[in-house]
Amino acid sequence: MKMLAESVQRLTVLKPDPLPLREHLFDERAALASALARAVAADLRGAIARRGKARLAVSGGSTPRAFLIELSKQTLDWAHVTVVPVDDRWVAPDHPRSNERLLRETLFQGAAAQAQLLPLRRPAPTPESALLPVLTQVANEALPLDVVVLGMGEDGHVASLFPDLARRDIGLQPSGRAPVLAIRSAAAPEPRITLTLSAIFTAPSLYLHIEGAKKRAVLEGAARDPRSLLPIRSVLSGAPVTPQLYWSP
Ligand SMILES: O=C1O[C@H](COP(=O)(O)O)[C@@H](O)[C@H](O)[C@H]1O
Repeated sequence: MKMLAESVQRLTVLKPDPLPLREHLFDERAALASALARAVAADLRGAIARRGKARLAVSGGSTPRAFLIELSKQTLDWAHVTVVPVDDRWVAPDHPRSNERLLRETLFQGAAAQAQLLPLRRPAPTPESALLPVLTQVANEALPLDVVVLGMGEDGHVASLFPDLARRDIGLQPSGRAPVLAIRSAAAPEPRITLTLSAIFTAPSLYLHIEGAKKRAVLEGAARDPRSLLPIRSVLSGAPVTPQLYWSP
C-alpha cells in the first residue's frame, strides 16, 4: 500500500477562516479503499465495544464501490451494525442508480449481510409522501450515528444536498431539527431523499471519500473561499469534528 502523506492541515490561506481537515492521501484507489475500510471497521468495533451497537451512514454513487467491498470483508460483529445510506435516488431498489442496490451488492455480502439495512427509499410515489415515516425511522433507529462516509460530486454536492438546494435552512444547518429531506434538483435526473447535515454531524467519525484531481480542486476551492455556497463548504465549516479526507487520483 502506498500512502503519499498523512497530516492535519488547514486548507485555507484566507484568515480568519481556518478549516481543519486530516488528510490521508494515496496514489492508488485500491489502497485507499482498503485503508478506509480498516479505519471505518475500527470505529465500528469501538462503538460496539462502548454501547453494544454501531450505526454507519455511507454514500452512494460510483466512488464507494471498492471501499464497500473491502468493508464487507472486515471482521466485526456485523449483527450489531445498522447501515443507512446518506441519500438515495427515488428509483426502485433494483434500479441501476439505486444506492440501496449498491449497498446490497457490495457491503451486504458474507458476514456483513447480518447487518441491518435501513433504506431511505420506500415504495411510495414520491419522497415527499414518504418523508414522515422515513424521518421517524431514521430518528429512532439510525441516530446518533457513529460513522459517516461522505462522497462528493464534482459540483460540490454531498449526499443529495446539491448547490441549488431550496431548503438550505434545513439541509445545511449544523443543528437543524429535520434529519431527512426530500430533494428536487435540476442537477439530479430523479427525485431524491437525503440525510441533512444535522443528522450527518451526529457522528464522531466523519470521512470524506474523494477521488480525482477535479474533485480535489473543488474541495480546496470551497475550503479557501469563505463565501462559497457549495454544500461541501458547509460540511467543512460546520462539522463539529475534524473531517478525515481519504483521497487518491
Ligand atoms: O448522487 C450522488 O453523488 C455523490 C457523488 O457520487 P460519485 O458517483 O461522483 O461518487 C454521492 O456521494 C451520493 O451519495 C450520490 O447519491
